[in-house]
Amino acid sequence: MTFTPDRPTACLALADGTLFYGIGFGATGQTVAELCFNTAMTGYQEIMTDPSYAGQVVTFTFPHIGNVGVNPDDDETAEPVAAGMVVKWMPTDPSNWRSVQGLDTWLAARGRIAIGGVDTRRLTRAIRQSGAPHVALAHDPEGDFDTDALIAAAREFVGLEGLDLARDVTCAQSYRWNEMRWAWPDGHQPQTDPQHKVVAIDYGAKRNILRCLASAGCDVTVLPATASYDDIMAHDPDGVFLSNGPGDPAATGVYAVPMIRDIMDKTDLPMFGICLGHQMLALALGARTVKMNHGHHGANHPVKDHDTGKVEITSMNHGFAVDGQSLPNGVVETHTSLFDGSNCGIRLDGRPVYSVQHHPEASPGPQDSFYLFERFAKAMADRRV
Ligand SMILES: NC(=O)CC[C@H](N)C(=O)O
Repeated sequence: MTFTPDRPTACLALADGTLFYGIGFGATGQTVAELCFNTAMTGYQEIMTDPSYAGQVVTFTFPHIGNVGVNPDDDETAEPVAAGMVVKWMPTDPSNWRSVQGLDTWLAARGRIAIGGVDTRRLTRAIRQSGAPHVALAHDPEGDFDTDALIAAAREFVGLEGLDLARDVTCAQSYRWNEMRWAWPDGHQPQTDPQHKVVAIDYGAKRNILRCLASAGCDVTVLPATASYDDIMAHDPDGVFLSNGPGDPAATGVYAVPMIRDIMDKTDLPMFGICLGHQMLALALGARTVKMNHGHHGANHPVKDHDTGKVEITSMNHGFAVDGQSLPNGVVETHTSLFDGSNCGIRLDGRPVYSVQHHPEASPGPQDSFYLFERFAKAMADRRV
């Protein structure tokens, strides 16, 4: 049964004029963004702090969000980056030994607006049918909403197409990263002695990706998104990593793609990209990226590895995709989504240059794709030999 509050204190307005009312929590105020739905049953804290969600409000299809609270270890970056959240049931008091704070107070302290009591099933069906809408989300304890103004604000939102948001979320300065994962999946051993000097370009990197690189034996130096070929080579790396990140790959690619091409043209360095990094590597190789209808956001997306025929269950978060039809000769499609056949991985034939659309760091999500970090480490070891 849908929860219908007597007195709504939050309002979600879609650009098409549809209004959803509910109970506000987190910060008060108003935000505009693109709305996406995420089907993961766990990991709301990692999702809200994943920098790739900049410019987006996330509606969770799983109804119980907030029930394990928030802890200092699960942040993917220092602050929540998603613009806001939409949930079905109001969060209950947290019940988990790791929790240090409730979701409500955590969001409020970080200026993030949330709405509970929404028919998220209806909302998700609307997103699936009409594509990710532009929305305005308002939280006012007095319940005073100018709905015409909210709808107008949603209509005025420029949308993610053409937006470079990596500059907003990247690090201000370079830094070293050596923290390892806390747990390593069955059958894999963490490499405690870092052997490979990796430059990781931070377009909005998730911490657990950096932990996975460190655990695979990488000595990681993180550089800001606008790092040039010369900035990177000054670190004399054994390999270059391209991170995940928010916004439109074509817009971010304006400065990232020339750098990626230079690395490929002037060196034989192994290169590995995840999500936005995947999309920009594809652009650098001459492929196209497209905006998807409602994207892939969840923790159980099946992806086929064409080399092995194996199906990996993966974590996904993307609203743009590489057009698999646009891959030029010499670029091999290595992975595809079994949900819609969209491209999920590429490799430059004969070179240790590859990338995937899904999130092998599994935070949150399944751990099937860890081998990709070890493949990167092996490519760097092989090159040295
Ligand atoms: N997680 C990511 O890196 C997302 C990449 C890109 N911003 C997209 O939405 O497709």
